[in-house]
Amino acid sequence: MNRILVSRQLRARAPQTALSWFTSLNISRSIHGVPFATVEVEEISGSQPAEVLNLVQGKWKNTNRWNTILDPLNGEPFIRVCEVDETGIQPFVESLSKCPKHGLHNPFKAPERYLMLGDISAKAGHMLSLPKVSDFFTRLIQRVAPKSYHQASGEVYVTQKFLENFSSDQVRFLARSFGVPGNHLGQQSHGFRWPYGPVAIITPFNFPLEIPVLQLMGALYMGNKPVLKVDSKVSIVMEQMMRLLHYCGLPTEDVDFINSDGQAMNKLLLEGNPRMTLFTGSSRVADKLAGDLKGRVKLEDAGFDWKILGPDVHEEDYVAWVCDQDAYACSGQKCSAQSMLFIHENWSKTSLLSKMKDLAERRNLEDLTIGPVLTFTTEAMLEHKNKLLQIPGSKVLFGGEPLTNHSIPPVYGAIEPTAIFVPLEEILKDKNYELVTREIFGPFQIVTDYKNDQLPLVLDALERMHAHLTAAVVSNDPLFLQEVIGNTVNGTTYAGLRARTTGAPQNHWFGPAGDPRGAGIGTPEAIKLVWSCHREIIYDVGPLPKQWKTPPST
Ligand SMILES: N[C@@H](CCC=O)C(=O)O
Repeated sequence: MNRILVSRQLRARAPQTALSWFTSLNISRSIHGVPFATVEVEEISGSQPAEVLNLVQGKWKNTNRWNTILDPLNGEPFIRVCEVDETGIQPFVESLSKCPKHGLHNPFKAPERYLMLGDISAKAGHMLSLPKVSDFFTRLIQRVAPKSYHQASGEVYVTQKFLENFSSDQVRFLARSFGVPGNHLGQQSHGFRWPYGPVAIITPFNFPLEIPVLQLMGALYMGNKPVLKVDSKVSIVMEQMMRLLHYCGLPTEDVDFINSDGQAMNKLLLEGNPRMTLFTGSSRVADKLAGDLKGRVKLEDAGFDWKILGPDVHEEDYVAWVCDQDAYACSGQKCSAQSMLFIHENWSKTSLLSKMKDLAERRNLEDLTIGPVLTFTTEAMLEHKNKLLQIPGSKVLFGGEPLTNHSIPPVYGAIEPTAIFVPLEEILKDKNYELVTREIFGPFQIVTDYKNDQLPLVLDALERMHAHLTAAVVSNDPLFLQEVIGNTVNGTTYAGLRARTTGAPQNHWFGPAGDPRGAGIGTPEAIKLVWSCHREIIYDVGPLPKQWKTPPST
């Protein structure tokens, strides 16, 4: 009933142009089915594998090279991804080269595309708000990047809200320019946001929908033509989302979608010469790309994200719960996951650690509140634990054992939510620092404590880190907050009693700081910074002063 009411209201309010889309959308299908989808989420299995295609120059294409993806929960070969190898990149190179440096649109060219993309975003946001569609993507995400329903649907929700944010005129407002009066009559300078033209986007496995959609749409909004590559393990989600975007009116030629290994992609980047490449993923690959592409990159790379509990102790249950979510939701596979926790001595009188242990032990495979780790094997994580335990004074606070009673294939990892205590003085020793601050992309965190007069040591530990993505300063003491914030750099830092490291929504900047190559995601500022550059047009149209004569040379 409600949905019918909503659709009636939407019809009543929709302006004429949008009305045709709402009318053409088969309302009953949009409620009872998923009209753009080519897969049935629950049916994907070893006996009925799903197939993922590539999109180039407006056409969905397959190749004869299939990469078989194993179901992370039972090891069945359940998805076949059609991958382009080094010999197959030519159509993608050609497609990129069709887009000039000044882009598909800019403030002086095809401005109606800003409006078109606003309309597409409105429609796509509306589609994701339909329970059937949101449930479709949530369950599809769960199949390939196992996380709880709540976590997966959060990703869909952030994507929906982002699309809604950039509906209607909001895309053209991104390209807002400014003017400054000149020195004489007829002169004025104007600053514009200019596209890069052909661009590339490479995104990881952990947020199969949120990261690629937010970056892809940002790239399009500013006038670029992107080629998008998502980690093949999860690219089925974005393949389906591309179909949704086409359904909502995105011209099929506007984005190319490629599945390939790193080598073929590298070749495409070198030959296709995108003017900018956005990479989200490991620091190792990020640094290689920065070199190969001569710096024409923006990066959201690793984060060894930290949280400091300050001297003021309150809301112990809440703080314990946020620690548990930050360290172990999505099995710790968020770039924002809490990797290190510094606890002020005042918390030692509380039962914070035992509460964190209880919360960690509630997690289970059944509802995917803990699940497979896609980039570290169980052995690799246990080996890391054992190395840490050789440091004097270190100990397992909880976890540290492999998960049991499961059929997660051995190529993936499966361990309990784990916390290892390492004394602060030991962390700071040169021989230990690198080991302790190694990012384990799994349910694994380091815990330490500090005395009131040891804050400078904590700040020293933070200064020595090499990636500065998220951070949390859990305190309502303004002087403490000032001290920590003033002496650190993390790009997305939460401050206050409710501070967290994860769960960045679409309404605030998310990205690293302290690196000129750092990218952002989500907000208008992030989109403008990553996906456009500044261009200044200085109008100088005269007239010349009446008595003007050629002056002496200078
Ligand atoms: N919303 C996610 C970040 C997405 C990454 O770019 C988080 O907060 O972990």
